[in-house]
Amino acid sequence: MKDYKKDFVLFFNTIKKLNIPKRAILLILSIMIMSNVLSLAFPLFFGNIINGIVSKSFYTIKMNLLYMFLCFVVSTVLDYKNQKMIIKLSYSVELNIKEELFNSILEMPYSRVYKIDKGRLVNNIESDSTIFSSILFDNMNLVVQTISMIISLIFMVYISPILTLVTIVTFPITFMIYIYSGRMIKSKEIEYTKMHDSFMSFLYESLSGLKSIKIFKVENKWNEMFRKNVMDINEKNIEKFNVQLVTQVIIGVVTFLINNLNIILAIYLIFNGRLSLGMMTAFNEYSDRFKGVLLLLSKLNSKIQQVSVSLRRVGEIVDSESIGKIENVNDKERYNKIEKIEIKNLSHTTQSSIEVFKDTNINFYKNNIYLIKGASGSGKTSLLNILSKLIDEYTGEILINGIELKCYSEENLRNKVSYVTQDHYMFSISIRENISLYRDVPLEDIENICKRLNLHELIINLPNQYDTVINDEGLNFSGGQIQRVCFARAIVSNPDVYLFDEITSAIDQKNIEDVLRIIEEISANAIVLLATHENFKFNVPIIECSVMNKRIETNELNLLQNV
Ligand SMILES: Nc1ncnc2c1ncn2[C@@H]1O[C@H](COP(=O)(O)OP(=O)(O)OP(=O)(O)O)[C@@H](O)[C@H]1O
Repeated sequence: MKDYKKDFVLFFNTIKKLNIPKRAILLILSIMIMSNVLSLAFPLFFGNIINGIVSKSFYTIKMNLLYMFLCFVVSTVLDYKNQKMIIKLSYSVELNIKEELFNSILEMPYSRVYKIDKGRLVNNIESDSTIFSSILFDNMNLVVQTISMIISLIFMVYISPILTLVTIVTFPITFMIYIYSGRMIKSKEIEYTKMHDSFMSFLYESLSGLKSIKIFKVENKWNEMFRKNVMDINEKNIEKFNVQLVTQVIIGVVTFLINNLNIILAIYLIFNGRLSLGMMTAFNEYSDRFKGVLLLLSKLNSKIQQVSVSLRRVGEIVDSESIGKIENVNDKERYNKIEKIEIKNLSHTTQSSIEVFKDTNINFYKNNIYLIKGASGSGKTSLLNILSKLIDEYTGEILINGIELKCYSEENLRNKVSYVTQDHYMFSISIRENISLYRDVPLEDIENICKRLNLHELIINLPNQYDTVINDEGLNFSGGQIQRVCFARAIVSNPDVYLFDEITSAIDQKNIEDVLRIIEEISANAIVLLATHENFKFNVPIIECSVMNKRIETNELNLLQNV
C-alpha cells in the first residue's frame, strides 16, 4: 500500500511540473462522464422494452426505443469530439515530458550524464514518456469507469438488492488478486526495463562501432548478440504478460461462478414473482458492466506498475540537481579576464576507484603555453576535464583568479574556457553553425580562421559554401579536416583559457605548423594548455609539464629551450 501511495504522490508531482492544460483535462473528463452516464441508461430502456413485449404495451416499446436512439446519438457525438481532444492533448503531454527530459539531460553535469547508460537515456525520452502520457488518460478512464461502476451498482440495488449482494461478494477476492499480481508485475517490469536499457545501449554502441564490426568481420557475432538480447527481452515480456493473463483468467473464473449463482437466484426470484424478465436482463447488463470495470482495473493495474517504474526513472532525471547552474561569482569577477589558475592539493579518483591525482599543486598563468606531457593513462585528459568542469569530483582547490572553480557556472565558464577534446565531432548542421555553435560569431571571423587553417578553399567550393550542411547528401570531412574545424570552433570565441587535447593527431605536418603558429598568437593574451605526446617546435617560450605518479609538475629545464 505504501508503494501505491508513493507512486500516487510521484504521479501528481510530475503532473504539476508539466504544463498540462487543466481546463482541457476537466472538459475531457466531464464529457467522458456524460457519455458514460448516457450509455448506462441503455440496459434500463432495453429491460423496459422486454417488459413491454411481455405485457404487449406498444407505447412502452415505442418510447423506450426512442430514448435509446436519442441516447445513442448524443453519446456517439460526445465520444467523437472527446477522442479528438484526447489525441491532441496526449501528444502535447508526451512532447512536454520529452522536452523536460531532454532539457534535464542537457543541463545535467557531464560527470553525471557520463555515468548513465546511454540506452537508458534514449529509453527515458522515447518510451517512459509515452507510457507516462498514456497513463494520464487511462487514469481519467479509470475515474469514469469507477463512476459508471457506482451508477451500475445503484441500478443493480434498485432492481434487486439480493442479487447485488451476491455480485459484490467478488469484490474483496478480486482486490486481493490485484494487489498480489501487481507486485509480481512490478518486479518483472523492473527486470524488463533494465534489459531494455542495455539493449538500447547495445544498439547505440553497435552503430557507433559499425566500422570496427565490419573491418574485423564480426557481423555474425554481433547478430548473435542481437538475437540473444531480443530473445531475453521477449522472454521477460512473456513472463510479464503471463502474470497478467493468469490474473485475468482467475478473475474471469470467479466472476463466471458468481454469474451462474446470480442466474439461479434470479430464476428463483422470477418464479416467486419478485423480479420481472425485463429487469433480470437489465440487471445482467449492469452487473456485466460492474464486473467489466473490475477486469479493466486488473489490466490497468499492470499498466500502473509499468508506469510507476517509468515514473521513478523520469523523476530521477527531471529532479536531478544541475550543479553547473549555480553561480557564486560576483559581477566584477564574472567579466574579468582569467589571469591565473592555481591548483592546490588536487586529488581526483575516478568512479572506478583509480587514483589519478594525489595532493598535486601547480599554477598556470596568462601569456603562456603549457605543454602537458605524460604516459598514456597518466591523467592528462582528466586534468583538462576537471579544468573545463566536465568532471567535478575532486578535492583540493582550483582557483581561477582566486575563486574556486566550483563557484563558476557552466555558462560563465563557457565564454572563458575553450576545450578541444580528443573526440572530434561535427554535428549534422551547417559548417558555419558547426564552428560558431550558435554563439554570436561574425561570419568574417569564421572565414578568417578557416583561411588560416586551409579550410576556406575547400568550403567555398561546396554547393552552399559555409551554409553547407554536414552529412547532407553524404558530405563529410576527413579526420584532419574535422580536427581543424573543432580547433576553429575553440578559437573563434576568443576565450581566456584554451585546453587542447591531442589536437594534431590527425593533421599533416604542413597544417600542424599553421596550428602551432595560431597557438603562439593566441597565447599572447591567454593561458594555453596543450596535452600531447608530440615534441612540437614552438617559436616562443613554452613551459613543459609532466604528469606522472599522480602529480603534475613543471619541468623548469625546458623553459626557453624551444626558442
Ligand atoms: N570516464 C572514466 N571513468 C573511469 N576511469 C577513467 C575515465 N576516464 C579516464 N579514466 C581513467 O583515468 C586515468 C587517466 O586517464 P586519462 O584519460 O586522463 O589519461 P591520459 O593521460 O589522457 O591518457 P592518453 O594519453 O592515453 O590520452 C586512466 O587510468 C583511465 O583509465
